[in-house]
Amino acid sequence: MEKKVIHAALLGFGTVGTGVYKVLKNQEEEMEAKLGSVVRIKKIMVRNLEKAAVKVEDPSVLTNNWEEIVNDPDIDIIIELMGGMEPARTYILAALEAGKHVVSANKDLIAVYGKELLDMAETHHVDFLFEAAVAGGIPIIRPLKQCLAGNHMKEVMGIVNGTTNFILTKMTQDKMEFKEALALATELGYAEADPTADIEGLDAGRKVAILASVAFNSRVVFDDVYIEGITKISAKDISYAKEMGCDIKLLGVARNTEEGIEAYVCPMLIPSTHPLASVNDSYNAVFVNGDAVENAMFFGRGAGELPTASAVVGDIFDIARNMKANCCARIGCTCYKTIPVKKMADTRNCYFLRLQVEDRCGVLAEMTAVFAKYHVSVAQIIQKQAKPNESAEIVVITGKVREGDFRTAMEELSGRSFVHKISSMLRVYGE
Ligand SMILES: NC(=O)C1=CN([C@@H]2O[C@H](COP(=O)(O)OP(=O)(O)OC[C@H]3O[C@@H](n4cnc5c(N)ncnc54)[C@H](OP(=O)(O)O)[C@@H]3O)[C@@H](O)[C@H]2O)C=CC1
Ligand SMILES: N[C@@H](CC=O)C(=O)O
Repeated sequence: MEKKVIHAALLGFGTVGTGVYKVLKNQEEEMEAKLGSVVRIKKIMVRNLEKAAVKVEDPSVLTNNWEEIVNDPDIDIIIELMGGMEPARTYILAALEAGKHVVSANKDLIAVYGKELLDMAETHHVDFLFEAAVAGGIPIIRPLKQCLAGNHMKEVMGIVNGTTNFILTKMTQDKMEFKEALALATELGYAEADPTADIEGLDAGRKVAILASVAFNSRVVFDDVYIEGITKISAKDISYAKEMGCDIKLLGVARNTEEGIEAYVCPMLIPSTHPLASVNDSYNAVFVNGDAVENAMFFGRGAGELPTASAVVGDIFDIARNMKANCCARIGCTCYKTIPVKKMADTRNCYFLRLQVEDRCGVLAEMTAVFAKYHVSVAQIIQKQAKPNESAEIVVITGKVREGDFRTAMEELSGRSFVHKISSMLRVYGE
């Protein structure tokens, strides 16, 4: 029998959980017309009942007892917004096994156990949806799985972490210190419970794993993704990048090449004329390239209470519609084939290099000789006048080179006495 009221339970009532509660409240009037039913939050699981009580109209919805939720036959949808591996994984698996649909924004979990969770959902004919896990409010998982399913995807890349994009924007535009910008991102609800995941690139790496798996219909897990964060980016790097007509962005790249999948996250120089260079603050943008659609770009808020809640509520509504049409678990996780993931050393990029060297004639020639030995061509050099008794600073942009060769050249270079310090080594985004 078709249900007029669909009951859901929230697990976790932090930034996103509170956002979902608010968005559902705001939708109360329209919901029935949109869905033919109404979704109501019957229970909210929290750790601290007192702390959460001020955020709800009726504190009796609050519980700290999981059994009360999983064993309630009235609850059809579980919305997991606690984050982390455990107990989230155990709860989601138990909910799916109990025949409940699950919505989650938990990229940490999905980037590792996505297949296990989707398989469990398929076995029990229920939905497991996770639109909010990648790029916050931007619709990207559903477009890849549905609207763009007729493509062989070649590339999915972009800015997929709101916190680091916010920090880099503040450092570039307002000359804000890294720590101050991070504190502000945390206050605004963009950062993860442990913001190390954001600034060290782990959060973006998880999103790249999910995007690559969905886009290439293969299996890429978190450990397959090469990751560098933004903690070593200095104001000087940003200012040199500007001098060269570029901005620095933390980019996530997933590319399906003939030799395998490239999957990495790192801060990269990108020409200031590129559309991604003007994606600022907590905004994210994802570019996709498919053999039929060619290029498409998705842009919007990548983090924050209401934008993320928007994606979660979209999933909840999708489930309500599927329940009405009796067509749940339509899209699973069966891979067409397993494509190997390439080692980072086998990818090819141009590099930005900032180093302090001995201030004397002939240093540039010695440096380029080391590069030439490993097939590293030099595309651009900026040499700053050294102050008396100080090292000279050189900035180099290389031509496209195999990463393994570039690293070997750098190892040899760092052992040369004329090199005092290698301050930065960044990649430059290009086709
Ligand atoms: N913030 C954002 O912009 C986005 C977040 N996400 C993802 O959404 C999820 C939630 O993030 P967010 O809301 O920011 O995180 P918060 O830290 O703000 O909220 C998590 C909430 O879950 C609660 N919680 C944690 N463990 C348990 C438990 N065992 N039992 C009951 N409650 C628990 C926490 O309680 P307590 O207060 O006691 O610690 C906290 O209130 C994460 O997976 C995150 O990665 C995805 C996209 C964007
Ligand atoms: N911490 C994440 C939140 C959304 O996924 C981010 O900053 O992007």
